[in-house]
Amino acid sequence: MSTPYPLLDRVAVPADLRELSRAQLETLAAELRVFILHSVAQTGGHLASNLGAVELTIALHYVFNTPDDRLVWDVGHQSYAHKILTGRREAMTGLRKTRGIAGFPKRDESPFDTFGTGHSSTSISAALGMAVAAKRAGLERRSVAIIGDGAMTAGMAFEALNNAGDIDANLLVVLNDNDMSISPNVGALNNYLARLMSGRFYAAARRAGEKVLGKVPPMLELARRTEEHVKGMVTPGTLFEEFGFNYIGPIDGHDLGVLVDTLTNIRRLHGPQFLHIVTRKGKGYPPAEDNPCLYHGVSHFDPDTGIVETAAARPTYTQVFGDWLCDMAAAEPRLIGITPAMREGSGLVRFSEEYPDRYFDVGIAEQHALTFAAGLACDGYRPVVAIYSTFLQRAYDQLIHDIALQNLPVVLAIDRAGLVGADGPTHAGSFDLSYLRCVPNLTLMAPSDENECRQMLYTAMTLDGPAAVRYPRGSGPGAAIESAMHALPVGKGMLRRHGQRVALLAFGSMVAPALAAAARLDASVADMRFVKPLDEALVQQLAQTHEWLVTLEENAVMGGAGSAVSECLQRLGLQPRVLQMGLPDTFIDHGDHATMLKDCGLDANGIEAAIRRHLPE
Ligand SMILES: Cc1ncc(C[n+]2csc(CCOP(=O)(O)OP(=O)(O)O)c2C)c(N)n1
Ligand SMILES: CC(=O)[C@@H](O)[C@H](O)COP(=O)(O)O
Ligand SMILES: [Mg+2]
Repeated sequence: MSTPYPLLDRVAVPADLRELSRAQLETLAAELRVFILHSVAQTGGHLASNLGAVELTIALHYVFNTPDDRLVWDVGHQSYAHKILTGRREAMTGLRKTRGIAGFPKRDESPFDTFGTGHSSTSISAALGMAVAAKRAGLERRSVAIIGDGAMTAGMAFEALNNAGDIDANLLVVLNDNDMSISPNVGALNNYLARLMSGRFYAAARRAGEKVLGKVPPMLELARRTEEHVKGMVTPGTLFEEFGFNYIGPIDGHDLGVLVDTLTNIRRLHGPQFLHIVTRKGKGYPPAEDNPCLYHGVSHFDPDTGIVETAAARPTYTQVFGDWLCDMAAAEPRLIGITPAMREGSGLVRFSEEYPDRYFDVGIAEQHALTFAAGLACDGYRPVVAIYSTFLQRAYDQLIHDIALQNLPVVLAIDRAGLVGADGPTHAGSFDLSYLRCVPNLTLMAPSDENECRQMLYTAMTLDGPAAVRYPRGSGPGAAIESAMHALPVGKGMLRRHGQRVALLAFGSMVAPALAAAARLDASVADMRFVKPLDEALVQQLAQTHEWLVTLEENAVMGGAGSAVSECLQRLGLQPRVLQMGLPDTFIDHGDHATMLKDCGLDANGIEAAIRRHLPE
């Protein structure tokens, strides 16, 4: 029987790839691209970046002796070709699914996955660590960081360049420049990269590439460059050269011949190398080339038409936030909306169109986003930072030192709080209640439904200090959303059901399953609303009228909202029996969100069962 993938069938591991002729690589790339398209159409996943990285992946595995030579993929959302060529082709049917392979490189999954990723801009640091380890062991091994132009905008990438350029380790940084982050890339660096691409600079840069690949003695080269600087003849590539790298490029990242030649030459060089390649996001699939943003991360779609499975009918929390932001901006001229490179995911598209002069995409720069907001707040603005829970982890010091310590009125709209499903543990917002509730001055809220989310965001805006509202990925229970906005009483929860013996103190997304479980148990349910300040009076009242208190949160049970309740009870000298339910002390693998919650015992059945297990008859 004929196969649509005759060459790909011959490549189980990269060693097989290295048996192919240079001419066969082109055919392999075409097959690989078709395979990825049809595979991701079934499973969903990060399509556009993967289509753009096919030739690069083949060339890297062809030239470098992987896994001995180390490839470190930044973010890792472009690693599907790498997974397929390193023994996981069959496993692609389970990509990002329960018990299937991860959407990002994962060390447990394969020796070819040298470093676990998901968050951006870590690759240069990690590859540098590996390069230094090789140097210390006296090994000739090469380490390669593959980083996109979006990921390159983060401070961490520059911290790593700064360090690497001053260490004579065998590190290669490949900048995969497709002129896109998730949405169009932003910032001065992006403008600079675009200038490198423009005709005049491109030609000069090519000469620079030839020069680096030639045999110019280092001292002569240094003298030449110093002379150029004195004369003001700064050539392209200077930025990376100033960091101590040999800059090579830009070259066409879809031309396998050029890629293989260039990488082969670079592999012979010692010290820090920087290769700038230019690719197209979505390459080879017209719908994705035309709309790379839509196909950055897609659910199941029809590869023939490009039609993507439609989203849920109910509005997501992200949409609730986006609508609130526009309504709030109309009423509050001091409002500024900020996103660290997540315009679509955070629900800021409409705001960016209606209020372009009050909208700031700061690039992948979570730390800067918060301190930038702090600065605006110092001068009377009311910044709203829309940020994923998992990415806020990057900006913890900025939150404490720059915002909370100075009690500045910055609103954090924290999306993707709790488990997120297919992206898995790298993207889960499992810790924010724990790491936020200990920060002085901060008001912390968790809505149980869409309307509460809108009103909490409004409440946050009325406060004189920092406030955070954390809400989950996807839709809520489907509450009617009032167009009017009103402030909730700060630090007050709400009793939603009166029952006997057991009181469920539920936070945010746990209110709905708590109500369902409570109906079967005849338990009381409180929507606690505020993690900080906690409604101590309500805790006291429930403790005095029930035998058992059960706290529920979609956050690590350690140090989270349940811990706040326990601390409160201790302060009050009350000793009811307490069961704290939340996420366990482990990283939870990717999969379907509902299944993950069920596995943690956080669906209605699990809650009921846990309570029945603990309750004496
Ligand atoms: C710290 C962090 N912030 C934000 C993100 C979300 N994110 C994932 S990919 C991406 C864009 C990356 O752009 P680029 O590196 O150019 O890769 P491309 O998507 O163009 O292939 C963003 C913002 C992330 N993964 N990590
Ligand atoms: C790779 C990455 O960090 C993003 O693309 C992320 O996968 C988006 O997640 P959402 O789908 O929840 O917006
Ligand atoms: Mg990019």
